[in-house]
Amino acid sequence: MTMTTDTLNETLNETPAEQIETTEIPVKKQVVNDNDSRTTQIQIVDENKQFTTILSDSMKNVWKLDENGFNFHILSIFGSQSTGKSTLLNKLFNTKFQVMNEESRQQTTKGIWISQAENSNLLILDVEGTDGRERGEEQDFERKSALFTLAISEVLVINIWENMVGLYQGANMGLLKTVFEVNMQLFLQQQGKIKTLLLFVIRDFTGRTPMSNLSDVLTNELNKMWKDISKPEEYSESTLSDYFDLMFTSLPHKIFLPDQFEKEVLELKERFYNPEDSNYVFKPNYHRGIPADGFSNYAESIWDKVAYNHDLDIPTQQQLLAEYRCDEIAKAIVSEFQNDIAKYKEMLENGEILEDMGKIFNEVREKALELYDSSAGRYRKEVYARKRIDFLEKMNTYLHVYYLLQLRNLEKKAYSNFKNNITEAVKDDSLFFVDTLENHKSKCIEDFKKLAEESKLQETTWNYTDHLNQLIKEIDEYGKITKDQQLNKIKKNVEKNTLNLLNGSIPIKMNNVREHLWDELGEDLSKALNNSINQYKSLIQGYDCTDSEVDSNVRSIRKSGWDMFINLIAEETTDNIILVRLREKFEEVFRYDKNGLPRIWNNNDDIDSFFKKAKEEALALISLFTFIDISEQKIRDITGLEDIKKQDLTIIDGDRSKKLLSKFLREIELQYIDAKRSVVRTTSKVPAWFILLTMVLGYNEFIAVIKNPILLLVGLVFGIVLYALYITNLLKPVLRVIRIVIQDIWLQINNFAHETKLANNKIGNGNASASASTSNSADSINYLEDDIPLTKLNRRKNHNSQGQYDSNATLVNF
Ligand SMILES: Nc1nc2c(ncn2[C@@H]2O[C@H](COP(=O)(O)OP(=O)(O)OP(=O)(O)O)[C@@H](O)[C@H]2O)c(=O)[nH]1
Repeated sequence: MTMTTDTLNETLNETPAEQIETTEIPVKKQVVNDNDSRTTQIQIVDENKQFTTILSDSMKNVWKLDENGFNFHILSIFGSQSTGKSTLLNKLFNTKFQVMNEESRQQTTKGIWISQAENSNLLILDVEGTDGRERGEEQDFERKSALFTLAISEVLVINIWENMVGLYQGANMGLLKTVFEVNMQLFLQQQGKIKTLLLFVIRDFTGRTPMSNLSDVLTNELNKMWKDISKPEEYSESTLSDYFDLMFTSLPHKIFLPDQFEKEVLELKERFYNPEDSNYVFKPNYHRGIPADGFSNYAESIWDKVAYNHDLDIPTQQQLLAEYRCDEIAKAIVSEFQNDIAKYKEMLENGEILEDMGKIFNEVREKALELYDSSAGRYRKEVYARKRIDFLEKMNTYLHVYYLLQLRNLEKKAYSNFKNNITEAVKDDSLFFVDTLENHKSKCIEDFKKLAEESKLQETTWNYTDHLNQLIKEIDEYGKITKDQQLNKIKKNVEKNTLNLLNGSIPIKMNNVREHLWDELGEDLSKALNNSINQYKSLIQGYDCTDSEVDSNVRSIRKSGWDMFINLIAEETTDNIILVRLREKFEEVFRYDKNGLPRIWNNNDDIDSFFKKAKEEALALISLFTFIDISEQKIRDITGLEDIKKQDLTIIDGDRSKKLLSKFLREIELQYIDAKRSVVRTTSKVPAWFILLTMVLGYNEFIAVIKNPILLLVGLVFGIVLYALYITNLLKPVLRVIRIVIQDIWLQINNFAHETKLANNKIGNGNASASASTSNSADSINYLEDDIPLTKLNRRKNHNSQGQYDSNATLVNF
């Protein structure tokens, strides 16, 4: 078996004896619930060298020492077989180790047994006797049990009979030599730090040889033996007392002096139970530095190494134990810690904000660390400290998930607050948008930062930069969207304003046609746009718009204003409206006189001249609606639109003009015919002489009618019908119908005659002109088709003469 000097030193330095707190528990105050089970012996190593039990369960549930830390002690007893070891232990500690039957004298204790001393924090190991009678000359178990026991025990009780003192084998000197050698392996460098107490109990002490002599003999023998054992060069000068304390006591013969025996056992008991006793055996520097909760693992792993003859490297064992136990402790605490924080996870996942997260989590973590420190802190400092970092890291990692959820929720909340605030703020039209935005942004970020900072766990490198940046990004995007929406809203309102202004002027002015109509309309458009643009500029003051943004929107306002203007003009120049206006204009001249009274045509009136004048004026009106008569340059100046072309100003194109004109001409043609007929009507009065002549000449016919009942009856019926028509005011319409029918028949006849004449002329002359016809009605209609009022229509040409328009006036086609 080997052990490096460094590692052993390290082990010993890790747990200096003076640092081990072994607060003693007063025996009488100890509460024992189940005395029997606690003092029942358990075999931990059987005769086949197998470790047979799981001590952790007993430590925790039977002996209740698991949470004692360093406050527990281990004592082992060595000695020859059947020398009353078990008897002594049972007397001292009220244990129930098996005692040999007096008659058989057979070995009773096989392997290693353990039990708790009654009402105490002491664990007692009863080790198989060493005489080798049962195991023959085999010393292997003896050596292994010595190695194991020495590794874990603070006190070794060496049980010898008085008469064996001085006898090498009988006084267990062979065993002690083994112990010393094993000690050199285990605790080579512990010199003065961790010691073991060898308590010699000299049994059947008679007093013939004084106790002091016996102890001197034993001490001398032990020192001599120490000198003789092989030691590393550098420890050749070490003494027994560097590693062992010796204590000697005696007990009288149990059989012969039972009372004395009992009395001295009671006295001896004090050394184990009473820390105040001057001979109290469990001194701090005997403690092996293994905490109670790690004892079972440690003992098991030591035996494992010993049993299979592996090098027993105590530092490594302690290191492994520390690693194992620190992990176990951390695991248990982390599990509890997770339970503690689980409730917050649901809250956070549901989007809630944990206001006191930082405080709560720091406390939870602190509590877990305290638990870890109090348990794991008893193990090797280096391992404890390293594992503590892992443990802390693990908790931090768990909590970081919560922190990220918290940040997510904080970010959402802050963003939502910001949005609500901005939505509320923009309701005020007069707000200074950019400033308001910045104020709310700053507040929102400050709120986020404050809680994000407070939610942090101390001593971590957690940060919220990503979430903060994301929040800022979202805020900025929302700000930009809101700004655009607001500007759009302002633009829309301003455009509405333009529309209202144009609506207030265009229809009225288009209804009241006059000479400078287009100039006035151009002026109105200009005023409306300027008004809207000024309004726009004043409303966007708080929006920190760039010049190009303003320019672009102003352009857009101008463009939409122009579109509205065009649309309104289009609405006011539909076919029906234009026809109504033309008819009104025509009738104004043709049907009404200067005083606005309806004209009654008579034979002397020059209907044709009136008709011609009225038609010319009406057609002059249509030219007014043919195109927007504002110069392109002026429109460019007003609207800022550079791409205004002549065709953009056209209202009525050539095709539409033709259709309109054709409709209009059909309408006025009827008025012309009406006028002509009314002349015929007013001039066809019957002369008086004709009536007188008719009465004279018709007298006979009148008498004949009177006398003839049939004719009289027909005459009467005719008279009654006429009277009835007169009474019901239907006479005039009936007469009118009759008259029209007659006139139409008359016109048909005339047309027929005219066409016949033309046909004859074509046949006769070949080149004869149709215009040679002199028929009244037909002439009038031809006049309508051929005589275009060029004077008025050429108004565009006047423009052309000013260099503004070309000569392709649409109405030239008329
Ligand atoms: N002479 C004498 N006999 C004792 C004393 N104490 C116990 N015995 C007797 O010694 C015998 C052996 O006792 P155990 O206590 O079983 O001895 P042991 O050393 O534990 O025996 P193993 O475990 O088998 O090694 C028993 O018969 C006891 O009665 C004592 O103080 N003096």
